[in-house]
Amino acid sequence: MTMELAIETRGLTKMFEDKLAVNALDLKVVKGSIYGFLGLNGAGKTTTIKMLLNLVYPTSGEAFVLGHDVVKDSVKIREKVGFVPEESHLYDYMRVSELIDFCRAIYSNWQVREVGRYLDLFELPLGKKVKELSKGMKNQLNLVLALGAGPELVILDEPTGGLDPVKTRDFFRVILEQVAEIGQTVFFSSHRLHEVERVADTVGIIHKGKLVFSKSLDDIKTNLKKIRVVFSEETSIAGLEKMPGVNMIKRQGRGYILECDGSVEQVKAKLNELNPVDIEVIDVGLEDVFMRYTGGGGDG
Ligand SMILES: Nc1ncnc2c1ncn2[C@@H]1O[C@H](COP(=O)(O)OP(=O)(O)OP(=O)(O)O)[C@@H](O)[C@H]1O
Repeated sequence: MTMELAIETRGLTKMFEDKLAVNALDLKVVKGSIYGFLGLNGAGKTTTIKMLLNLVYPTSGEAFVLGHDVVKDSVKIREKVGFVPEESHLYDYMRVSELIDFCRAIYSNWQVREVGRYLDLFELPLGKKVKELSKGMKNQLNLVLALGAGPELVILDEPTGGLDPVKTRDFFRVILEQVAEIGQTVFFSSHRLHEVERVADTVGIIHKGKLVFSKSLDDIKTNLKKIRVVFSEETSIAGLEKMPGVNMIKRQGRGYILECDGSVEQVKAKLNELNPVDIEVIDVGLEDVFMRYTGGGGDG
């Protein structure tokens, strides 16, 4: 395992009876990154996260979190990782303030000042019992507790499901502040593309249990482009699909759309030799990438 990786999986696989939920996943999450793990409903996000936390046992393959084997060293991982689950598992009968005191007593590295700041920002009612909180409030409390322990890595499973847009913004502000201050790694699953585009620096897409895409957002912005080309008459661009960096060519009217990964200028120069009437380079957003790799579905 390379030291710079916070998470690494090799051929990680989970079968639930005859259902292949995660299929030979090779994931690499660099330390200090904010990694958005995207996928449609049922793609395998939660199962992957549960395997990283040893809540689900892999069928085959291996996984390391902060250099520790997820099966053999799960106790060490728990000490260093903050987890915000999709569904709250907090002690319902406790008051918010009691739960915070309880966690403060357990964790030696409890971040008193930060926790105070987050509680103020989220305006969580300290005197209320956990069971009296709304779903969004429970999400926020989960985040405060996860970050309060001062973890090296924070794993969040669809963390903003119950949050309104203002709270979602606050939620990620808190995470980004922490990352900027102490260089934490954040790994979060989501199907909200705009949220991921705004917050993450690296994106992975899981589809039917397979990791089908993983790149930095900078790389996407710089290298992934579409070229739309129009000709005045029927023109063949056969051979261009073999050019390095050309991912896909689609016909469109009297022209074509070419999807490129890098080498846009070279492809454009080749097309210009064919005297097009119009040629245009179009930026590719995360939504385009997501649609392409998941077959056009998604609720982001
Ligand atoms: N305990 C289980 N027993 C059987 N099948 C399961 C179990 N947990 C998950 N699955 C199946 O594994 C697949 C992956 O589920 P998973 O919960 O990992 O997806 P997900 O990407 O987190 O989805 P969502 O976005 O809807 O939360 C699904 O087909 C699901 O039905």
